[in-house]
Amino acid sequence: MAEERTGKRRLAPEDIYEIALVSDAQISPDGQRVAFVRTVLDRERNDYRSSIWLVDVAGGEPVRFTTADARDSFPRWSPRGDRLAFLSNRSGKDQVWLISLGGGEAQQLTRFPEPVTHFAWSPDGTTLAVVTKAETAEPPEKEPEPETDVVRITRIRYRSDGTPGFLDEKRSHIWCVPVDGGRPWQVTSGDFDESWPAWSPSGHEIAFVSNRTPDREYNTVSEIWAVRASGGEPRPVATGDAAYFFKPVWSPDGTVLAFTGHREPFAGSSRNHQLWAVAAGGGEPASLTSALDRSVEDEVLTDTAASSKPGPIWAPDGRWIYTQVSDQGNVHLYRIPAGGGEPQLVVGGRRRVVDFSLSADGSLIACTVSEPLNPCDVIVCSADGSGERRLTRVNEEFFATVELSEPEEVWLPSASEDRRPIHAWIMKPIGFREGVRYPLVLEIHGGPHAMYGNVYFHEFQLLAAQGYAVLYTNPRGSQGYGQQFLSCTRGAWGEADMPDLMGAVDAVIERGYIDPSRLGVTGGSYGGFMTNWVIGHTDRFKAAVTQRCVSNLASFYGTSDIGFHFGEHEIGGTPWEQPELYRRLSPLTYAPQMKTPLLILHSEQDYRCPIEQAEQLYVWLKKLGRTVEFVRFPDESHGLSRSGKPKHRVERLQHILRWFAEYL
Ligand SMILES: CSCC[C@H](NC(C)=O)C(=O)N[C@@H](C)C(=O)N[C@@H](CO)C(=O)O
Repeated sequence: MAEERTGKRRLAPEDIYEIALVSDAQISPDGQRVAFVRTVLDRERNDYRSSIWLVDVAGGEPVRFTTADARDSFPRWSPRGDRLAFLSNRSGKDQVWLISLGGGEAQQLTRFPEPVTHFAWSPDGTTLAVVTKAETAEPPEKEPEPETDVVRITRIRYRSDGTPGFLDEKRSHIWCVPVDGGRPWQVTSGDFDESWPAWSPSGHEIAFVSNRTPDREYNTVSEIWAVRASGGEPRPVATGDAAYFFKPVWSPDGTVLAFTGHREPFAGSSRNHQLWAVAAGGGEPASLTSALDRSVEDEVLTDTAASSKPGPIWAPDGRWIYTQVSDQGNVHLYRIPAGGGEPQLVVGGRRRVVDFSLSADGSLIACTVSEPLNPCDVIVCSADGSGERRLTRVNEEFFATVELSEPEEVWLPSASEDRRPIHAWIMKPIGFREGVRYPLVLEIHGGPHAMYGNVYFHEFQLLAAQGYAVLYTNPRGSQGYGQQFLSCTRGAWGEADMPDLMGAVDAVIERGYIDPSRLGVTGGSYGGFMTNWVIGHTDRFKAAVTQRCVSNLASFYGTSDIGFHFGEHEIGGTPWEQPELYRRLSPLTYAPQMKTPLLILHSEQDYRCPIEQAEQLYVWLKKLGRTVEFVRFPDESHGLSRSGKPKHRVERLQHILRWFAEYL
């Protein structure tokens, strides 16, 4: 037994309570310290708690800096480095709080009646640009009682998965808040949603992201605008119907704006995000990464991470722009020459650079990184990536007590005609012994334009701990392998990528330690679509678990928050233009062929892949007399496996293990 050999125990679903998550590593302007967020799952309250921690770049134990029993996040240093602003829900909704590095309690800075979702320090440190849906700076004396609980809907975008779910008529705008007293003022207004404020180096202007096109109700455009910090009419920087731009950042001399994105808004996540530059006065943007053929966003999926919002950072000497790049299961930090030229790898390796920040002189970088056997830690290195040092060992003690399976990174031939090698990872079961044949679980990722990669994945480790070999792959349609590979699944969901999955399964079986009569399959979202698709097209799998799945593309079009644009682009037309294509590519069409015992897991408030997708599949299979079970998670959204209530996350994992234990 593994336990006897190593003295370590096997991982359990509840171990999610033992893993602390660190994120948002923010190095101080003087490069002396790193502030970061430490998030833990609170078993008693069935909730999350997060606090801001500090660690010296020179080394030493990290210290907890904010101590409230709350969710503190998004720490940002003042330009002088003498205080930190951060978001906290201490007063109910997320607001900006300030804490001095010299000591003393945190003080609440903003009191907007709506949450603050993002903010940025002005270069002189006197003002914060804040994003909120609030229409006044102070809460009303008394919250008005709603006249009715009936929801009247007039827009096509009326709900969005996650919080708040149903969208109201309020719009996200930029406000300026003086840090040391004075009244906040509203900078932008109108029927637009603004985000990502970025101050010009002079402090006179704020660039931001918005969709101000006349057809914004129906399109997916995302433009870059700029406005005087004092307010007034915004001016266009990189705008128009072909703009899909995000995360603006000014050059240090204020003459150029860089940002991420691409030029086909309707194509959304199916296009590489590139890094662009445009004259700050506006004009035609030029791509700085067109030759890279990779996305400059973090495209990797995991169930064990806290979220942060990294964007490109311009080096203070103006020569480089630092950005994440998703490449073959890794997320690396690159620096791109601002004037054009070869991108340089700064932080590479088999891992994900989750977020990063630069010291004021640009000489030091702090990052949060995730690796296959370690969910997260903070590292620091020089501007060119040299001299890397780990500043935290957040989960070292816990992982010393449990046995993990080290994923083997391989390339396996597709079963398609081209036999194209597909990137994959194989995990042997804990306690693996030569000569024994093990059951195999195939894990299929969602998106489809995302990727599995070199990160810790609790669900996979748990399956390995239960004695399953685990296979996960990046089939056609995945991010990280170039635009051509990314586009393969358009109008061919299931058809293009199933041969890649099956080829990989066969290649693992050939290794001799898999029992081919004990194959399991699972996946979430598009991975749930593929789970349904696979069991409708082969009987080789003995048990399946479909999670937050898509089963009927025509109803997905009308019920998903992204159905009318994402669904339409991915399938290649509307359901009324292409009814036969929608029928052909819907897993439900193949329900009569589904024989594999199926567990359906779905969240009741999933507005990305609404629960009707699961309900249809369940009733069809039940009526067909198949072995099928349906587990519904109340008050959860699409993100259940990653950000759901801790108890539900544990229960979800237990159901997966139960099903495979019974049928595999
Ligand atoms: C601009 S629309 C993007 C759609 C989005 N795609 C990605 C890459 O996330 C999406 O939500 N797709 C779902 C159908 C899906 O498969 N989601 C995956 C990946 O996030 C999931 O695991 O939930």
